[in-house]
Amino acid sequence: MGKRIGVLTSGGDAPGMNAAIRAVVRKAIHDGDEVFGIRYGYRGLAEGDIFQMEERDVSDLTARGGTMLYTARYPEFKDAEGRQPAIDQLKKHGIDSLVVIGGDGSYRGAAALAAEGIQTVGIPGTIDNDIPGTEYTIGFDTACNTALEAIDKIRDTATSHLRTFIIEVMGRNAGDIAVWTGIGSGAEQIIIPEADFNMDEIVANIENGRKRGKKHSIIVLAEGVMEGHEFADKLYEYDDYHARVTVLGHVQRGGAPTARDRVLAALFGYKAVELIHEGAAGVCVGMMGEKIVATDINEALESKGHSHDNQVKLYNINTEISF
Ligand SMILES: Nc1ncnc2c1ncn2[C@@H]1O[C@H](COP(=O)(O)OP(=O)(O)O)[C@@H](O)[C@H]1O
Ligand SMILES: O=P(O)(O)OC[C@H]1O[C@](O)(COP(=O)(O)O)[C@@H](O)[C@@H]1O
Ligand SMILES: [Mg+2]
Repeated sequence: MGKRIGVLTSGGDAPGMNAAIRAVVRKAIHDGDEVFGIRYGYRGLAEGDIFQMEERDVSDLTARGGTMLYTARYPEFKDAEGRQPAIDQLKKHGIDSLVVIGGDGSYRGAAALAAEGIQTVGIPGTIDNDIPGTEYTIGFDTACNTALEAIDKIRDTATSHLRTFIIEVMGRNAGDIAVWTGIGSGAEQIIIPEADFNMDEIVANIENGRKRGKKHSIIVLAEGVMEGHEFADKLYEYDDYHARVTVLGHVQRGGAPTARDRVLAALFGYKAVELIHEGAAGVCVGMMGEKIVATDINEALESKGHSHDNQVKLYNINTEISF
């Protein structure tokens, strides 16, 4: 007999979440399962916002940003009392397994449900790329490309006016978006939470660059370090560098997913349903060394993750090629 699989998206949305939903729905139906969409993440689950999904519910979806299941932040889920209505709803609908597409916070919710005996599988969906158990999360590539397009445009005007630009990018406590877009845009400075920065050195780099004829200075700042305007104020303590601040903000979360995010999402969705059939529970899917893998969610959450060392490595490389 087929399974009854629930699927939800939770936390910040990410381009490619829709492609993951589609893959889960199609693979499950292909294998003879029934699939139930849960709207608004854990909140919708607790409130019973659940509907059966058919093959055509996910038509024309792969290219669309956002999430057709909508998403929510639902802090109540951190407490056992907040989770109980969700567990009751799953039982009421006879849903025996749940695919959670989200970030680290959503994984904690999934791990808590797994501890209650619900067969949960996590799919990493967040632009921040801050989840252990995978080298890449769905949405990260698209967010980087969107940010890059903006930074390239800022470079044009920065050069024309001989200005220093501080570009604040998202990533919560992780520097992944900053380091990737910093390298990708040829930024003179990248400021990330994973590496210390020294304002004297930054100022010296700007000054030296000017002496060597550089027409602009691009500083990509991860939001996890501080706000762009705070950084600009620190810079102004030294001199007037004609600094301007651009906060890229939520534009980074929208738009059609890139090829990489679409394919990653399809592979993750497919693997999640396979894992459910194998009886796996409390696991998350990921890509490691171009291979699709499964890791215990708790193990993944407890590990330091791939991110830190890799960020520092990329950061150090940038200091040698961009100055
Ligand atoms: N420690 C936790 N235990 C249970 N559920 C959690 C926990 N942390 C977060 N969640 C749930 O996951 C949701 C999404 O988490 P959030 O950190 O906002 O986004 P993301 O999953 O993208 O990192 C939260 O609103 C909450 O419902
Ligand atoms: O959507 P909000 O509430 O403004 O949150 C912004 C945060 O969400 C993100 O865009 C995505 O984070 P999550 O995936 O953890 O939800 C972060 O980069 C950013 O710090
Ligand atoms: Mg997160």
